[in-house]
Amino acid sequence: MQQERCSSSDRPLDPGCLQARDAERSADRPACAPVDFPVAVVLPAGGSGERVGLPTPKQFCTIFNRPLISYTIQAFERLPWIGTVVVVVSKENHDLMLNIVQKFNHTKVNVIHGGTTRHRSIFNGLQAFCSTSNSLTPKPKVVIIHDAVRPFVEEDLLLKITLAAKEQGASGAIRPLVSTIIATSSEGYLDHSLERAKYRASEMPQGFLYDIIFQAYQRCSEFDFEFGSECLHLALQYCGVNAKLIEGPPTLWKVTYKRDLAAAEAIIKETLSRSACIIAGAEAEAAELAKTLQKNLNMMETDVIPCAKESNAEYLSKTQNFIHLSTTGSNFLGVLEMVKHFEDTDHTRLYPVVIVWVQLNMTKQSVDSQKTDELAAFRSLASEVIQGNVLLYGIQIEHTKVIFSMRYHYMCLRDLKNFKL
Ligand SMILES: Nc1ccn([C@@H]2O[C@H](COP(=O)(O)OP(=O)(O)OP(=O)(O)O)[C@@H](O)[C@H]2O)c(=O)n1
Ligand SMILES: O=C(CO)[C@H](O)[C@H](O)COP(=O)(O)O
Repeated sequence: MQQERCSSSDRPLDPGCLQARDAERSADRPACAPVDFPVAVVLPAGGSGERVGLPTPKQFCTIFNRPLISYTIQAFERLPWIGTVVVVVSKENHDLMLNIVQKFNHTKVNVIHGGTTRHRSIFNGLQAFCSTSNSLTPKPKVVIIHDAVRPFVEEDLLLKITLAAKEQGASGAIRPLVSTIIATSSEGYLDHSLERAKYRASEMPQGFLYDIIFQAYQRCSEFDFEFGSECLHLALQYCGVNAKLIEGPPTLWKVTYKRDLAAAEAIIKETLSRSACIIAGAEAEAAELAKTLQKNLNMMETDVIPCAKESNAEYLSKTQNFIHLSTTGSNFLGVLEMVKHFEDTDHTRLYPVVIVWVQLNMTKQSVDSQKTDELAAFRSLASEVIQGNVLLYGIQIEHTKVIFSMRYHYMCLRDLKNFKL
């Protein structure tokens, strides 16, 4: 995959997939001043998604059983330096939003009613911080505004936006333009075109000193509220603050059309497919099998560990995909141990965990009754744990022949089909 160009670029390259996860990138992250002041977020989510054209507003459309808005909330909620996340929804979606908050255990969210336009919704969100009696929404130093329908926002950029907002009063993410901007005459002819290299697309997130953006909204006109689309412009026009602009990654784009929902799903799949952890146990055959598997899963980053115990928690936390191998014995207890580990952590909160239990039968014995019982127990466990976002699959291999395969998880282990013994 091509690398993102440096910030001086005026042409966007392949949007690619989501950047490596925060945890994996922390080593390369540039040293940044700590955020030692209160930061809050306003997520406008009060629109109807007319351009998507579905009965459900796009922010509530689900990807892998999780509404888009929940992905966006989680992108902020997971950061310890972010306080309250104010989510602005229309009155009719208030209960739906509260259900999402409860179901996905969002702990920093405060739900506020929106207005008839995006600017009105954002202003309503900002006003939530004015009430001194509301301890849920203490007034922040910096407020980040981010569309609820831009789910892929990373900590690096949020840090840069936040620190620049504190220094400068306002900051916003930008991207190179894809198309050239032209002005048309009222008769529908080309009037003039802009030099593309001089312009940028304004994206989200944007950050502001709270007092600046609040004042800008208090001063702005009805025309701004009705037709405006740029918060940075309000800060400039009504408070004289020139925003610091920061180039963001291509994944910042806004879900606007139906095809964007499919693209968001593909990005999530692609990201989740890139790593796996193989639990090989102590048996020599399983270790051999793990090596073969690791070689054949060469498109993925793989770790091999002996067991899913506490001591290996670091490996378990790095991925969502697990291949549990067993050869001489069935090691069903090992699988139970893993399931328990994921029940006890919040690893499955954002994305599902996939566990593929591969049993290699080297004994030439046919499937006996104990194994049949175990298979029934496994099936029942698989249908139980799916509620907790754990997808459990089983493959039993006798010698070199696959005799049954309970289910195959196409999403995360697409290279398993290349697996050869
Ligand atoms: N009255 C409104 C309108 C929009 N938004 C929010 O602003 C963000 C960006 O707006 P947009 O992509 O235009 O969303 P919609 O207005 O829902 O879409 P459309 O214009 O296609 O109807 C979305 O998260 C949307 O929910 C909002 O909070 N209140
Ligand atoms: O990019 C943005 C701010 O710079 C906004 O997301 C964008 O302006 C929203 O506008 P609309 O609701 O009309 O799509």
